[in-house]
Amino acid sequence: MLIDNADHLQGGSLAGHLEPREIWGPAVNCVNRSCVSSVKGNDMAFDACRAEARQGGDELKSPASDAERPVLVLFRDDLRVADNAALAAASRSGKPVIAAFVLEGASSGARPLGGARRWWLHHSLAALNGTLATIGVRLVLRRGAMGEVVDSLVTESGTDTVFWNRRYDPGAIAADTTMKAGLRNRGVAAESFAGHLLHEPSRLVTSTGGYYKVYSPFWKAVAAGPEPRDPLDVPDGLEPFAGNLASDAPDAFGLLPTKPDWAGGLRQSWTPGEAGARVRLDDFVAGALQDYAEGRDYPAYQATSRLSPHLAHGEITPFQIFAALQGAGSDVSGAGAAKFRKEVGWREFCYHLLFHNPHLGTRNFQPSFNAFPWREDEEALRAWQRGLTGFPIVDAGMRELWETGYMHNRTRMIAASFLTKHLLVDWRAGERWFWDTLVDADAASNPGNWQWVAGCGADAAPYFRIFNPVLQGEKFDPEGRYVRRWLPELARLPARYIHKPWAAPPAVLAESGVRLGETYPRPIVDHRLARERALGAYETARSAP
Ligand SMILES: Cc1cc2nc3c(=O)[nH]c(=O)nc-3n(C[C@H](O)[C@H](O)[C@H](O)COP(=O)(O)OP(=O)(O)OC[C@H]3O[C@@H](n4cnc5c(N)ncnc54)[C@H](O)[C@@H]3O)c2cc1C
Repeated sequence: MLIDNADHLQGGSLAGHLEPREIWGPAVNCVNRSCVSSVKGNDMAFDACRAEARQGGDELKSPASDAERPVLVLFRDDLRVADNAALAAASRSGKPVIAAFVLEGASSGARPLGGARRWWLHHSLAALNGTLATIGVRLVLRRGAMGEVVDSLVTESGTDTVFWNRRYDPGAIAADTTMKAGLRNRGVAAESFAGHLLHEPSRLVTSTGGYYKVYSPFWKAVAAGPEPRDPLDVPDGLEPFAGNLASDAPDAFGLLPTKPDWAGGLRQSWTPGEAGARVRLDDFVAGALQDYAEGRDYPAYQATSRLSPHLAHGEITPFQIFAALQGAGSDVSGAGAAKFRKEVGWREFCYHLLFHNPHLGTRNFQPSFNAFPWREDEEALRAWQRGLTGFPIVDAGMRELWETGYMHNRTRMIAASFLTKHLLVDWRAGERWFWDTLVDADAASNPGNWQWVAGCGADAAPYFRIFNPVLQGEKFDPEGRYVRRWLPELARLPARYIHKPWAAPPAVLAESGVRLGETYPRPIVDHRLARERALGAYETARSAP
């Protein structure tokens, strides 16, 4: 059920301080402090605010006319110019446009990015800078607390309007809410727009007024709502801001790894930025989409879209994806497109859960798991992180992750299940590792999926369904192509042993150049015993008072 309730929007803790760099002189506040514009009509509300001020005899005391005062557009999880509601609104305002990206510190409230996403961000910002330049706008880079940096930019530029697209993780919502209130208090029109979700989490409620905890009814409710809108065009005719705002150099952000430079595999695998996202979407729709429903479970094939890091950085939106599916011709109503839409729906569901459970990344969704007897086992955790568990399908996934910043969904599930059930290591440790190493690390999808696999999440599979990594490997990588790709030390093993090298006769191992315990580890746990241990742990948690 969709309801049109209030803006859920924005809030936060602010820290750090940037010296204001005044170029235009201090901004002149709108004297009407109750100025609040509506979601739809920013321009109209803005005009109304000015009209009210004039009626009261208060004229804006601006060194420039209102039309000359710039609008500041903040870029955050939306590093694109197409289908960007905030930028489109800035274009409609007819005002000179300033584009800014603020690199927030750890105290900002938003979860600090992991290493792989920092690498991506560096390149995505470079791409955005290039794209903005083609439409006449320069990207200003600053670092610090979002609200304070924006305050400085407003002061330095004489900006009277700030636009941004919403973020949906709790820390960011809090920071943005505080920023919005602060800006409005000083008479600056601050407006946020629907960001990177098909549904606004605050507006979708069940018939009893709650939120959805099960995916199917959630997606049914989203599907019953209005059709996703058409994507917005890239604005043209933007008027650049003529002032000279100082900007940090991209390298000063220090986002790239240096010693060591571990990003070689990421560079080979990805093209961060809006153009790279578009190419990937078009290629997928023209190719793999047809077989997506069957192919998506096989990690050896390029059968999925690999759009996740582009979505995580807002280089493409679900609206653009759905529109591309509409234009896909033969398969638009086929099984591939239908399945693909549903998967994009899981991302929406995770955001719905995060919005209503701000602690999704740290607390069990099902409190019954609070008594779960997780094991502290640093050695096992390290073996898992390095892809040295002795279970080839798990290790291949973990090595793909380390090398490329990505792991196929099937192997994510197998690897996460192995950590939480075979090794009984707390899902939060795995979630943190993924957060640091995934280029698509996402504040909603990462904890949402980890909790789902561990059994403590929303709509989770029953805990006692424990993946057997050998059978999973044999089913979804029957020839062992994926394992051979990521574990070259096993490449010469025959297919029948590729997922269980310990079962191969010594002669076969010798012929394949495999020395267990030397070139590749023996299994760090016995599947049957680990399974029994996991079921015992579950019983302990269930019977806890
Ligand atoms: C333990 C674990 C952790 C995960 N962490 C993340 C994460 O941090 N970020 C992330 O984007 N996805 C995460 N996923 C979900 C999923 O694995 C990836 O979205 C998917 O593998 C990305 O590849 P793709 O773009 O080719 O997916 P496709 O199959 O092409 O799907 C298209 C899009 O749908 C969305 N999607 C698909 N499956 C899921 C799902 N299960 N949950 C949420 N969204 C989904 C993604 O946005 C994806 O890009 C995780 C899954 C598991 C099991």
